[in-house]
Amino acid sequence: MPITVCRKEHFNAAHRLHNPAWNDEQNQTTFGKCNNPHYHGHNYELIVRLTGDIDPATGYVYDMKRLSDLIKREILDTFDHRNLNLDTEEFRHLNPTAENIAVVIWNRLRPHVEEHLAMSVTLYETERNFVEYHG
Ligand SMILES: Nc1nc2c(c(=O)[nH]1)N=C([C@H](O)[C@H](O)COP(=O)(O)OP(=O)(O)OP(=O)(O)O)CN2
Ligand SMILES: [Zn+2]
Repeated sequence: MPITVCRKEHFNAAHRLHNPAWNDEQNQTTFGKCNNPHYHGHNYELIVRLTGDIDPATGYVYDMKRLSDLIKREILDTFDHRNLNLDTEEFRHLNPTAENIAVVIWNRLRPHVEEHLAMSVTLYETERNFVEYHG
Protein backbone atom coordinates (compact mmCIF):
# COMPACT_ATOMS: atom_id res chain seq x y z
CA MET A 1 0.00 0.00 0.00
CA PRO A 2 1.80 3.20 -1.11
CA ILE A 3 2.22 6.02 1.40
CA THR A 4 3.81 9.45 1.03
CA VAL A 5 6.58 10.95 3.13
CA CYS A 6 6.99 14.71 2.99
CA ARG A 7 9.76 17.11 3.89
CA LYS A 8 9.16 20.85 4.15
CA GLU A 9 12.01 23.32 3.79
CA HIS A 10 12.32 27.00 3.10
CA PHE A 11 14.73 29.32 1.37
CA ASN A 12 14.93 33.01 0.64
CA ALA A 13 15.87 34.23 -2.79
CA ALA A 14 15.70 37.32 -4.98
CA HIS A 15 14.54 37.33 -8.56
CA ARG A 16 13.24 39.35 -11.46
CA LEU A 17 10.68 38.06 -13.94
CA HIS A 18 11.75 39.27 -17.35
CA ASN A 19 11.74 38.19 -20.98
CA PRO A 20 14.79 39.70 -22.75
CA ALA A 21 13.07 39.21 -26.13
CA TRP A 22 10.39 41.74 -25.14
CA ASN A 23 10.56 45.51 -24.68
CA ASP A 24 10.14 47.21 -21.31
CA GLU A 25 6.44 47.84 -21.84
CA GLN A 26 5.67 44.21 -22.67
CA ASN A 27 7.66 43.07 -19.65
CA GLN A 28 5.94 45.54 -17.35
CA THR A 29 2.50 44.65 -18.66
CA THR A 30 3.11 40.93 -18.23
CA PHE A 31 5.14 40.71 -15.03
CA GLY A 32 4.13 43.93 -13.21
CA LYS A 33 6.00 44.51 -9.96
CA CYS A 34 7.92 41.25 -10.40
CA ASN A 35 9.68 42.93 -13.37
CA ASN A 36 11.37 45.45 -11.02
CA PRO A 37 14.88 45.90 -12.52
CA HIS A 38 16.30 46.06 -9.00
CA TYR A 39 14.90 42.61 -8.14
CA HIS A 40 12.79 41.64 -5.12
CA GLY A 41 12.69 38.71 -2.72
CA HIS A 42 10.42 35.85 -1.70
CA ASN A 43 10.38 33.46 1.24
CA TYR A 44 9.93 30.22 -0.67
CA GLU A 45 8.39 27.20 1.06
CA LEU A 46 9.32 23.91 -0.53
CA ILE A 47 7.60 20.55 0.07
CA VAL A 48 9.12 17.41 -1.43
CA ARG A 49 6.95 14.28 -1.39
CA LEU A 50 8.13 10.72 -1.97
CA THR A 51 5.55 7.99 -2.47
CA GLY A 52 6.20 4.26 -2.25
CA ASP A 53 5.72 1.16 -0.18
CA ILE A 54 6.92 0.83 3.39
CA ASP A 55 10.10 -1.23 3.74
CA PRO A 56 9.14 -3.85 6.35
CA ALA A 57 12.70 -3.96 7.66
CA THR A 58 12.87 -0.24 8.54
CA GLY A 59 9.24 0.87 8.58
CA TYR A 60 10.39 3.67 6.25
CA VAL A 61 9.42 4.62 2.71
CA TYR A 62 12.48 6.87 2.73
CA ASP A 63 14.58 8.14 5.62
CA MET A 64 13.45 11.75 6.18
CA LYS A 65 16.87 12.66 7.55
CA ARG A 66 18.35 11.49 4.26
CA LEU A 67 15.71 13.51 2.39
CA SER A 68 16.52 16.58 4.47
CA ASP A 69 20.25 16.20 3.76
CA LEU A 70 19.55 15.76 0.05
CA ILE A 71 17.40 18.90 -0.18
CA LYS A 72 19.99 20.88 1.76
CA ARG A 73 22.83 19.75 -0.50
CA GLU A 74 21.04 20.00 -3.85
CA ILE A 75 18.66 22.92 -3.31
CA LEU A 76 19.31 25.07 -0.25
CA ASP A 77 23.07 25.27 -0.68
CA THR A 78 22.49 26.41 -4.27
CA PHE A 79 19.51 28.75 -4.01
CA ASP A 80 19.16 30.02 -0.43
CA HIS A 81 20.06 33.71 -0.05
CA ARG A 82 20.92 33.97 -3.74
CA ASN A 83 19.79 36.21 -6.54
CA LEU A 84 18.37 33.53 -8.84
CA ASN A 85 18.92 35.56 -12.03
CA LEU A 86 22.48 36.61 -11.25
CA ASP A 87 23.94 33.98 -8.93
CA THR A 88 22.70 30.69 -10.37
CA GLU A 89 23.50 28.97 -13.66
CA GLU A 90 19.98 27.49 -13.86
CA PHE A 91 18.25 30.87 -14.13
CA ARG A 92 20.81 32.88 -16.04
CA HIS A 93 18.75 32.25 -19.20
CA LEU A 94 15.54 30.85 -17.69
CA ASN A 95 12.84 33.07 -16.21
CA PRO A 96 12.71 32.25 -12.46
CA THR A 97 8.93 31.85 -12.20
CA ALA A 98 7.52 29.54 -9.55
CA GLU A 99 6.84 27.00 -12.30
CA ASN A 100 10.40 27.03 -13.61
CA ILE A 101 11.91 26.94 -10.12
CA ALA A 102 9.78 23.91 -9.21
CA VAL A 103 10.85 22.05 -12.37
CA VAL A 104 14.52 22.87 -11.77
CA ILE A 105 14.24 21.62 -8.17
CA TRP A 106 12.54 18.38 -9.27
CA ASN A 107 15.20 17.78 -11.93
CA ARG A 108 18.02 18.35 -9.44
CA LEU A 109 16.54 15.92 -6.88
CA ARG A 110 15.24 13.15 -9.14
CA PRO A 111 18.58 11.49 -10.01
CA HIS A 112 19.32 11.05 -6.29
CA VAL A 113 16.09 9.24 -5.37
CA GLU A 114 15.47 5.57 -6.15
CA GLU A 115 13.37 5.09 -9.28
CA HIS A 116 10.63 3.05 -7.59
CA LEU A 117 9.63 6.11 -5.54
CA ALA A 118 7.34 8.73 -7.11
CA MET A 119 8.40 12.29 -6.39
CA SER A 120 6.56 15.59 -6.41
CA VAL A 121 7.54 19.12 -5.52
CA THR A 122 5.27 21.85 -4.16
CA LEU A 123 6.71 25.35 -4.13
CA TYR A 124 5.06 28.27 -2.36
CA GLU A 125 6.26 31.61 -3.68
CA THR A 126 3.92 33.54 -1.40
CA GLU A 127 1.42 32.34 1.18
CA ARG A 128 -1.23 32.19 -1.52
CA ASN A 129 0.71 31.44 -4.72
CA PHE A 130 2.09 27.95 -5.16
CA VAL A 131 2.81 25.40 -7.86
CA GLU A 132 3.06 21.61 -7.94
CA TYR A 133 5.21 19.48 -10.20
CA HIS A 134 5.06 15.70 -10.45
CA GLY A 135 7.57 15.20 -13.25
N1 LIG B 1 2.05 31.62 -13.08
C1 LIG B 1 2.74 32.51 -12.32
N2 LIG B 1 2.21 33.68 -12.03
C2 LIG B 1 2.89 34.55 -11.26
C3 LIG B 1 4.16 34.22 -10.75
C4 LIG B 1 4.72 32.97 -11.09
O1 LIG B 1 5.86 32.62 -10.71
N3 LIG B 1 3.98 32.13 -11.87
N4 LIG B 1 4.82 35.09 -9.94
C5 LIG B 1 4.30 36.23 -9.59
C6 LIG B 1 5.02 37.07 -8.58
O2 LIG B 1 6.41 36.75 -8.60
C7 LIG B 1 4.51 36.84 -7.15
O3 LIG B 1 4.32 35.47 -6.88
C8 LIG B 1 3.25 37.57 -6.94
O4 LIG B 1 3.35 38.26 -5.76
P1 LIG B 1 2.07 38.97 -5.16
O5 LIG B 1 1.19 39.47 -6.22
O6 LIG B 1 2.60 39.94 -4.16
O7 LIG B 1 1.33 37.75 -4.49
P2 LIG B 1 0.76 37.64 -3.01
O8 LIG B 1 0.17 36.27 -2.90
O9 LIG B 1 1.80 38.00 -2.01
O10 LIG B 1 -0.32 38.75 -2.93
P3 LIG B 1 -1.87 38.73 -3.35
O11 LIG B 1 -2.27 40.14 -3.20
O12 LIG B 1 -2.57 37.79 -2.41
O13 LIG B 1 -1.93 38.22 -4.78
C9 LIG B 1 3.02 36.70 -10.13
N5 LIG B 1 2.36 35.76 -10.96
ZN1 LIG C 1 8.53 37.61 -7.44
